[in-house]
Amino acid sequence: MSLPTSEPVIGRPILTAAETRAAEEAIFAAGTPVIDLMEKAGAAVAEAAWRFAAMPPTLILCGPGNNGGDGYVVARHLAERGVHVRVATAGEPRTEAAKVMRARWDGPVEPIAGARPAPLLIDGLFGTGLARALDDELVHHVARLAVAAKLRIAIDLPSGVETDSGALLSAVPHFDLTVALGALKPAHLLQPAASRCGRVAVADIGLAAHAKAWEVARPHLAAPGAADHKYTRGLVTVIGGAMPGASLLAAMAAQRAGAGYVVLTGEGSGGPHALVRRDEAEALADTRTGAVVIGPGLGRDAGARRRLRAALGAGHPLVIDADGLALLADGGLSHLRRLAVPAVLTPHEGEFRRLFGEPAGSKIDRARDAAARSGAVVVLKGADSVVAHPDGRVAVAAAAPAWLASAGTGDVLAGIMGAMIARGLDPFTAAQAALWLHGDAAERAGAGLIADDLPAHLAASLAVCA
Ligand SMILES: NC(=O)C1=CN([C@@H]2O[C@H](COP(=O)(O)OP(=O)(O)OC[C@H]3O[C@@H](n4cnc5c(N)ncnc54)[C@H](OP(=O)(O)O)[C@@H]3O)[C@@H](O)[C@H]2O)[C@@H](O)CC1
Ligand SMILES: Nc1ncnc2c1ncn2[C@@H]1O[C@H](COP(=O)(O)OP(=O)(O)O)[C@@H](O)[C@H]1O
Ligand SMILES: [K+]
Repeated sequence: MSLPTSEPVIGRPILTAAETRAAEEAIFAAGTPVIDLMEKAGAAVAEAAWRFAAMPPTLILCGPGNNGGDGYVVARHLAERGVHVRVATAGEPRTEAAKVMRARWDGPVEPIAGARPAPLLIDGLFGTGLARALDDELVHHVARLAVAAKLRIAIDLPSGVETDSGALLSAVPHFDLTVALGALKPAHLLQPAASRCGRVAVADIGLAAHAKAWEVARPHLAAPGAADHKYTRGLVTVIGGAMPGASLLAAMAAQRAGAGYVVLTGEGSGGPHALVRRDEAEALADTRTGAVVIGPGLGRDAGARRRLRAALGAGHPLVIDADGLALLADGGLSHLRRLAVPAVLTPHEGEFRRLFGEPAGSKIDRARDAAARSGAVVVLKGADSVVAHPDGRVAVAAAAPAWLASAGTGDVLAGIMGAMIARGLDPFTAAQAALWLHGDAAERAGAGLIADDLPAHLAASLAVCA
């Protein structure tokens, strides 16, 4: 019993530096010369800059690699449109394509050390080829010119960010716009780099992406139709425990995220009259259950342990959060691997470390590793949130409002996720839909939000997904 599901919405692809290179190589192998691709990339950035800014006098920083090559192309295109453009360099071009583009630029070029600022700064120093931190003097000049500019645009990536991890290899100013070439890279979505990118536009330069990671996109969630009844919309059971407020938040979020029937077990009172309070054993025995949410406010005592065991054995899809994760960490992952039903784990960094230790690599790598080891969909939360499927697929959510850094918002997310699973979405798709709704509701709730505010905004968030 579930709502009619539509095809999952796949977001924009995310390519690592190596995957981007492989996609470029495929284009070159098919007969397109490097300089043609660079012309396309530079033209696309110039067009994006032209649309974004009113094109005041512009300073373009060009590095020694192909990112610098793109910079010279942007300079030429903007100058042709009548913009006053200067180029400042950090090193002569070293790649063949960048040398060609340098030769095609006949405007002024100066060393970055003596460069005067301009109202618009375009950063073409380094992109996906950045291998190490910028030296201190270069960092100083980039910061000096960025502070003095009114608008800052990065070509492909802000210089100084590591493409695949989103780490800052050296200090990176805040940009207003980043024009990603060909596809998003992890650094456009992973923190702290993502917070330096500003708005991110993807320029289509004809890369055929063989992605294993995608951006979380707005889901398609059909509104209930005449044939629906409360159970087709999904029955979610939230297991209560030591802190009834947290499980109540999850339950109310499940209701407002569109579940037709929400059951809350355990002690406590309050909440909407439409919320059904039931005995736990009876609730878990209900075969109409579409998802069980366990962990928010569960506690960690013997009773909590017993409840978790009962939920794991009940045969319903699970969302395991908070204390549920802490208890799993004590008991090991073996329970999870034996589960015959799908499970979604929603750890924040601390809960993740307790469960999975510190696997190497980026946040994407760590979430992917955890999903493979546990056999569960893992949602690694934070200012950036990554969803990983055991088969290796990954989705990364665009930055949500930092006002979400507030107690109880994770409980709300778990409840929304329960509703998405209960309505019939597969857990990987459900987790993405929940992240999108959570972030959108937070945008609507605005500054100063608390977790209790979020459920009320879900109606408007759902409305734009129908
Ligand atoms: N995606 C696409 O389809 C297309 C991509 N294109 C563009 O190509 C970009 C990638 O170009 P790329 O591979 O040449 O690398 P890039 O980022 O310019 O830097 C490498 C250079 O910097 C140097 N270097 C590195 N770190 C350094 C440091 N800290 N301090 C100083 N030097 C440092 C490094 O030197 P080395 O490490 O060898 O000493 C090398 O010389 C990509 O982001 C996009 O803009 C488009 O043109 C076409 C379509
Ligand atoms: N700085 C931030 N920016 C955006 N979202 C954040 C930020 N910090 C936390 N969040 C989000 O807020 C929620 C917090 O969940 P969690 O850490 O489980 O808190 P709690 O257990 O108190 O509910 C997660 O969805 C997380 O992704
Ligand atoms: K750059």
